Order: sequence, then structure tokens, then C-alpha cells
Amino acid sequence: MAGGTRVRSVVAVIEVQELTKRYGDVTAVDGVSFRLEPGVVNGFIGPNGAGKSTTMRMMVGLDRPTSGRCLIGGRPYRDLDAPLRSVGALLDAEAIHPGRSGRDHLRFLARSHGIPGGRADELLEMVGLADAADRRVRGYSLGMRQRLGLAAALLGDPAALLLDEPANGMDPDGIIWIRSLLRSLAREGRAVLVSSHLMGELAQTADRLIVLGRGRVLADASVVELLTRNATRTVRTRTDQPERLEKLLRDHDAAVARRPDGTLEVIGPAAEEIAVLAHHAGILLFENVTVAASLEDAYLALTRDHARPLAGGSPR
Ligand SMILES: Nc1ncnc2c1ncn2[C@@H]1O[C@H](COP(=O)(O)OP(=O)(O)OP(=O)(O)O)[C@@H](O)[C@H]1O
Repeated sequence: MAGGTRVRSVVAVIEVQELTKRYGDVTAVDGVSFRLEPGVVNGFIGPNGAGKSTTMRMMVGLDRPTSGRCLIGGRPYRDLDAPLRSVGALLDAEAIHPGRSGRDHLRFLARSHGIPGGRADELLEMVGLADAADRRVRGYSLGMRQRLGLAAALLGDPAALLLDEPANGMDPDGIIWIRSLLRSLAREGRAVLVSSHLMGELAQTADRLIVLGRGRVLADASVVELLTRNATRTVRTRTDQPERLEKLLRDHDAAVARRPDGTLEVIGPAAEEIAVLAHHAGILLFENVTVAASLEDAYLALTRDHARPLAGGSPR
């Protein structure tokens, strides 16, 4: 990829400071602060309507904050000398002019920013659109538009990337491709912010996760920290005396749920402690395993009470 080895002149640290956006009675973004460092993939995750897109739009000056600011290498986006070299953004893949070909779209953007036209062809190749480059964007699928949007975001070889749901509309191969692309962009020293409302899309890609709910940051931590702090360890235990074991565990302050097949799901004691208790009580265990805590569980636990009621429906 272009620019991988050269020293970057643009500082990629991005500081979002107390950003707030109100639309009438709705506070879409409510005092959001975070910092993006070079070389890190930051997952920006939250339920529908949490305020991810609005935050990202404000970061590049597409929406005006009610209060707060975003500084890119110490300056607001509008004051950057070469914005496309500082921040590449994919915010709305549908916004591309439908009558132009993919190649014309990129060449037009390149020309208006003083970037050589050859860079457009290089990027079309990289995002897998070389064969479709001369077709009108009108005929592109959503996944193809996302690829074109990504190429546009990368035109200026930017130090930071803001990508709003880039995997939306991509096929499984596309999703795998985008994961490895984001990792390699970060390895080259770029700061990456990538949003999704699906933890599965970010779990294997992000180093850090910024979790948003109802316009507020609920967590900003590394994937490992988030897992240890928020996921609950469960032990699955099977015995021929489930009633006795359940009572014994409850007497030792464990939370126990009995499943229809008779296995017990235990929250509290570790598998070793359960084995020792059962042994002393003369209860035989057929199975006693720790069920790995998933990032999805941690995310759900965090956002459970922070889904925004969506118009015409109940809170999700
Ligand atoms: N132009 C607007 N006018 C009025 N309300 C808006 C506008 N843009 C966003 N909102 C509201 O702000 C809130 C945050 O929306 P936003 O699109 O930023 O959330 P999101 O986290 O990106 O959601 P999704 O995952 O669904 O894309 C929502 O309640 C939304 O309805």
C-alpha cells in the first residue's frame, strides 16, 4: 500500500472533546470525548441511534456541534492545510454522484485536491473495483459503493481514517478483506475509527472499543479490559443430583440457572471451587466447564439500558 514506509508528516492524534449535538429535544451526542492514537484500530460501537454517525460527521465538519470540538493534530478539521491527507472519511456511501463512473468519481476528487490521477487507478485496483471502474456508480451494489467510498477516503494517503459502517452491504469475502485492510492501515501508523452496531464485525479487528449509548461514552477501553470488566464468567455443570448441587451452590452465594436438560449454569464460583464443594458433599460431576465470556456479552451488558427508543417501536 502506498505510503507504508515513509515518515508521516501529519500528526494523526485526534482529540474529541466534549462534543454535543442537539436536534430540538433530541440530544444525539451528549458530551462525547475520546482520543485516537496512531497505529490503533478503534471500534466505535453502539445500538442504532446511539450517535456514532453524528459524532463522526462533526469530527470532519459535516455537522456543526452544539458545543465541544474535535482537534486533529491540534487543529479543527476546517483549519487543516491538506484535509484529505490528514483524515480520510467514509461516512455515506450513498452520497456518490450516480451518473459518474467509479474512475471519474475518484479522478474528480483527486484533481480537486491536487492528487495525481494515477492514484485513482491504484486505489480502484486495491479495493477490487478495477473491472467495474468505467461503469456508472448508479449500477453499483451497496458493497461496491462502500469499496469506492473507501478508495475515496484513502486518496490522500491520510494519517487517520473515519469509516462509518464500512462493512455494511459487503459479502463475507468483503468483510474479511476489510478487516485485514483496517489492520494493515493501522500497522502503517494510521489512526482508524470504524463504527458498527454489530460487535461481531469489530471483535476481530479493533484494538480498542469506544462504546456509545444514547449519545454518551459508556466505555473506552482495550478489548481485553472490556472483556475482563464487563463479561460474566459462567460455569456449566452437570450432575445426577442437580437439586442438591443447586442448593449447595446457592448457599455459597452463587447465581444458578437450571436448563431444561438438567445442566446448571453457575455465575460466581470458578469451576475449581464448584468441583471442591461437590466433592465434599459427595456429589458426582459429569461435566464442569467454564463457558468463555464473549465480547458480545460484555457489549450487551454495557448497552442493555442504553438503547434509544426508536420511532414507532419499543426500545431495542
Ligand atoms: N439531522 C437530524 N435531525 C434530527 N435528528 C437526527 C438527525 N441526525 C441524527 N438524528 C438523531 O440523532 C440520534 C443519533 O443518530 P446517529 O445517526 O448519529 O446514530 P448512530 O449511532 O449512527 O445510529 P445507526 O447505528 O442506526 O447508524 C438519533 O436519535 C437520530 O434520530
